[in-house]
Parts: sequence; C-alpha cells; structure tokens
Amino acid sequence: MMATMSDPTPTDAPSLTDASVLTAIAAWMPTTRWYPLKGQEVDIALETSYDLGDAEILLLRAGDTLLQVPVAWRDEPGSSPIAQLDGRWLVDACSDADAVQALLDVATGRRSVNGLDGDATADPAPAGEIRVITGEQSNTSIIGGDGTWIAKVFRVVSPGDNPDVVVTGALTRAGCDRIPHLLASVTAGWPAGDAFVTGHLLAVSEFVAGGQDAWELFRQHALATLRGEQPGDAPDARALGEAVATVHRDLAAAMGTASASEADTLRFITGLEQRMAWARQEAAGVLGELHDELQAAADRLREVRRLGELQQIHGDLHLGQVLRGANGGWVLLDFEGEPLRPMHERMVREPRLRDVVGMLRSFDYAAGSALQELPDADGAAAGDWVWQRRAEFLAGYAEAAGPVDESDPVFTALLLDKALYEVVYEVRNRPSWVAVPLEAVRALVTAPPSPPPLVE
Ligand SMILES: Nc1ncnc2c1ncn2[C@@H]1O[C@H](COP(=O)(O)OP(=O)(O)O)[C@@H](O)[C@H]1O
Ligand SMILES: O=P(O)(O)O[C@H]1O[C@H](CO)[C@@H](O[C@H]2O[C@H](CO)[C@@H](O)[C@H](O)[C@H]2O)[C@H](O)[C@H]1O
Repeated sequence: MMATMSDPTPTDAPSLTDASVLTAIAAWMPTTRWYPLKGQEVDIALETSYDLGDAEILLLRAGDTLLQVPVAWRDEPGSSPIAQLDGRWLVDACSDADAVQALLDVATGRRSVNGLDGDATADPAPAGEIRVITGEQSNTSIIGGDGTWIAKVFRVVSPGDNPDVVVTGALTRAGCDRIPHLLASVTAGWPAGDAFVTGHLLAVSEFVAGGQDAWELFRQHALATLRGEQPGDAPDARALGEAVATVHRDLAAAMGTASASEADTLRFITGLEQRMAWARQEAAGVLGELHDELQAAADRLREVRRLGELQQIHGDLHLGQVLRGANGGWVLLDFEGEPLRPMHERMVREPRLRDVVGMLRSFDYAAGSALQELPDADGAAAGDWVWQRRAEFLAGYAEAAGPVDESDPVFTALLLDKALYEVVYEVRNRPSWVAVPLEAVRALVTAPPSPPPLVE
C-alpha cells in the first residue's frame, strides 16, 4: 500500500496486487499513445514493483512485453487520473511533480530504492513545475528543472542496456555537439525465471530550449507547397545531412568500427529476410496483396554482396528525432533504436546507410501525411518535394561523409526494410496512417526509385 508525500499516513486505497488496481490500469493503458499492444487481447500481471515512498514503479507483464507504469495514489485526480478506487485516485505518476522528483532523486542517487540504481554525470535542477510531452511518442517524456532537463520514462522495459542511455552516454563523453547530453539514468533489477536481470528505466538529458521539431517544420513546408502557397525556403535538409554525418563520425570515434566479414553480410541478409517474413505475418491484412512482389524482393536480397564498414548507428532515425535548436543547428535525439526491434539487436553494428534511408523515408512520410490532409492535392508535386529534400539531404551527407551509392543493393534493401517496419508500426499504433508506408512498399517492390523528370 502506498502513501503520498503530502500525506504519509497509510491510506485505505487498495493494494497494488488488488485485482481492481490491475483491471483499472489494464483499461487505461490502451487509451495512452505509448501503449504498444493496442488491439491485442493480453492478460496483464504485476511482475515486480519499486517503492518510491510517495509513488511506485510497476513493471507489468503484458503478453511477451514488460511495461513500465509509474503510479501514485492521490486525493485529487490531477492531470492524468487512471481510476478512482475506494475514494482515492490512482494516477499516472509521470504527470505528478512529487513522483517525478522522486524518480529524479533515484537517478541522482539522493534516494535509495531497493532494486534501483541511479547514475548521474551532472546535478539536474529540482523537478519544480513539470510538463509532460503530448506528442507522437512511444515513451513518456517529462520536462522539468525549469525547462533545463527532460526525463524519458522507457515504457517497454527489456533486460540489457538501452542504447538511449549507453549510446547517448558515449556521445556525451565524446563531447558530440549534435545531441542533448545525458545527465542521469536509472537501472532496475528484477528476477526473470532463475536469473536476475537488469535493464534501464529512465534517462534524463539536457532539454533543447526553443527547439523546433523537424517533422513539423518539413511537414508544414510540404503542406504549404501542396496548397500552392509561396512556402519560402524549405528547412535546411542539406545541413541535416551534414549533422547526421557528424553524429556518425562521432559514433565511430566513440564506439569503434569494423569491416564487415562474409559472416556479417550473411547475418545481415538473414536478418532482412526474417524481418520481411515478420512484417508479412504481422501486417498480413495489408501486405497480402503484394505477395508475389514481396517474394521477388526477398529473392533479390541475396544480391547484397558487400556491406563495407559497420558501426553503432542511431537505428531509428526520422524527422521526429530531430530538433532545430535556437541557434538554427540540427540536433539528433532518441538513440533507443526501433521500439519494435528486440533490445539485444539494437546495439549491433550496422551500415550507416540504415540511418540515411530512415531519413529519406521520413521526407516521404512528411509529404504522405500532407497528402492525407489534402487529398485533392497534386501527387506529382508531393513527389517532387520529396525528391528535392532527398537530393539536398544526400548532398549534405556526402559533403561530410562521402557519397551515398543509391544503386547499392544494400541501399534498396534497407529502404524496403524500413518501409515494411513502418507498415507494422502503423498497423499497431496508427492504422489510419498505414497507407503512407504501404504505398512506399508498393512502389519499391514494383519499380525501383527513380527521380522525377527534370523540368526544362
Ligand atoms: N532533449 C530534448 N530537448 C527538447 N525536446 C526533446 C528532447 N528530447 C525529446 N524531446 C521532444 O520529445 C519528443 C519525443 O522524444 P523521443 O526521445 O523521440 O521519445 P520516444 O522515444 O518516445 O519517441 C521529441 O520528438 C522532441 O519533440
Ligand atoms: O520515435 P519513435 O522511436 O517512437 O519511433 C517510432 O514512432 C515513429 C512515429 O512516431 C515512427 O516514425 C514514422 O512516422 C514518423 C512521423 O510520425 C516519420 O517521420 C517516420 O519516418 C516514420 O518511420 C517510427 O518508425 C517508429 O519506430
């Protein structure tokens, strides 16, 4: 049973193991943006919990997935109530300033909690008034310390290192100036069968004040273009290419590189084949119509011969992971990798092209989402817009890191791999968006990408 910081006396609220509490949480989770199992029938069970005094971190087993749900009992519903039970409010602790302070104290080592370890390289300011980000997010991020830091609560928890802590930590130590530096983190331990495993729960980073979301900047420009307005200069995709190349250079310096062996290449092809099979199974309802084309594309994967240099990459690079700082420079966020990829696969060295195609897919998404909003707009104009951004980005990347060979089978294979992943992501999270990556898959398996004809 829990008590609040303002009222430390025991309460009459039900205990966490009470069926009514889990039932309430199970009903609430699918209403959140971060819940990754929407539309699936899964039983929810309490795996373990950590007592923060005025709040509690729950690790809930939902099918094969372990979910982090910090909660608190309060007298008032606050801004994110889960349920009223026996006269008290069970609330989402991520929206509760006292509970967020407790999480921060664990990260900085000021509060010791059985089963949790904090690790801080700086001394973040007290939480104060907090603000929870409301956006397209797989996790939950909270801005605190008078807008000086942002704490990310990892919603899906896995045994092993989370690259958002380890990779951002390595880039921070290397002094990379294209990322917000990592300030602190929390690791948890829990029993798993006969073993005892650990995994990251939280990362606290510098907050990029006045940062503008690259996704919104590019999407708004695409929208204005499709509306036939004079949109002005597009956001600087060339500088974005340079920024990505800089982070790749810093990652290589901080975490090393390796020349791909034949075994690496084979593993890479097998990985792509397995991901394609996974996507075709997970999104059978929408990918079924492309059965023959996907089969032929799977056969073409065997054309991949040389992977070149491998290194730690971002792993899920898209415009939503980029901010334009107050000084106009681009900053890359969220090194967690793809949320649908098992954690142990996310710190495997990869070709840098995977990040490059992630960004190219994102320009396509920006135009695709603009077309969804303006269904009568000119599809060819949207295509031109994408090709311009793509050319600018690749030119900037090439300037800092050397040219990208778009005819390389690795490039084509990774583009298709990303689009297939996106189809599964949208089926699970945003079914009304699925047409955007599905059209990309269709185009990639029916005709290779080629630029629009030059206008005389
Ligand atoms: N360091 C930061 N400074 C400012 N805003 C940030 C920072 N980190 C994240 N954000 C904002 O929060 C959003 C979600 O963060 P992100 O790390 O991508 O979460 P998720 O892994 O859940 O997708 C970003 O798109 C950005 O708008
Ligand atoms: O940012 P996350 O790590 O949570 O990434 C996941 O969610 C993204 C959406 O929020 C998803 O990205 C896809 O949609 C974006 C527009 O919202 C678009 O810019 C990306 O290109 C597209 O892949 C990402 O794939 C998923 O892993």
